Amino acid sequence: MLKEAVKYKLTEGETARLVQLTDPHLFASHEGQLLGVNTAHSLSAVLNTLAATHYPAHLMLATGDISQDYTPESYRNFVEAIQFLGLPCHYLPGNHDDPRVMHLHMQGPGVFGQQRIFIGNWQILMLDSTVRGKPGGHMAEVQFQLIEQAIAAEPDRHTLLVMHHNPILVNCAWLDQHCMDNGADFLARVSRYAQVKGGLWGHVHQAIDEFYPRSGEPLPLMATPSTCIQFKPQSPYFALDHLQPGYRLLELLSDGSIHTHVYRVPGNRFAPDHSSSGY
Ligand SMILES: Nc1ncnc2c1ncn2[C@@H]1O[C@@H]2COP(=O)(O)O[C@H]2[C@H]1O
Ligand SMILES: [Fe+2]
Repeated sequence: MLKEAVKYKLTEGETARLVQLTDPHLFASHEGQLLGVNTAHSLSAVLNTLAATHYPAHLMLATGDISQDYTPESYRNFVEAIQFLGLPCHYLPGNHDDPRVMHLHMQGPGVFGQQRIFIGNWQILMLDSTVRGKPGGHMAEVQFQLIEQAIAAEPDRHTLLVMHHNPILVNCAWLDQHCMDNGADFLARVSRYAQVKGGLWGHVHQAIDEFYPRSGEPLPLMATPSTCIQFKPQSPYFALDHLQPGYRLLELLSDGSIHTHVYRVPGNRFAPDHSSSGY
């Protein structure tokens, strides 16, 4: 069933400006650490870096793994942390989230768990790629139906598909075992729709900007650094990167193109424990 969209009106031809935050892995305690990084502090540093730019975003997308301990407080901490930005926030679940606790506690003015967003002449679909109890993902048939129905209902809108799991492999064997297991099928199916103009996700704790080849314009595929620890790209075994926490800005142009860039916290305040072998 297609749910009502949250609607943002833009002036004719205006670009939609989005911020993506992903994988904050927060705890109930503000002292909580993931592999030596205080995740509340790193999120706060990311938010301050963003705020310092005075970027006039219309909304924020939070693409899962909000929590590391599944607690109500971890979700409330996220809502409280982003409040000062004054941006509406649309979220979807990651493998480290409890969808029920998330739904109950990701609450606040302008916080939305709905699947559809209309902004200008774009439609953004917030998809659920999670599989209960598993770190890896799967795009379920109901999600394909949602995509197909949403496009059929709004054929003149450019469409951005947003999810937690990566539909492409990232060449990190340890991490690729937790990818979207039907990612190739997902991309083959959705790329047939000319309306689909981009795919965006979290989960891989690293920046990726690639294109999926198709007839017509190639399809932009984007992954975004976590607001806490970073995984080392192209590593067959579990390894952390020295890069700092970050976020992504996306500009959705009215012609269907996307301008995007990843930004990170300046300096090197956030140093994870490089000897750790996982979590
Ligand atoms: N050493 C490891 N080997 C395999 N998987 C891991 C390891 N450490 C953590 N993971 C899981 O892999 C996931 C990848 O990113 P997540 O933030 O979803 O959380 C991670 C853990 O659930
Ligand atoms: Fe994560």
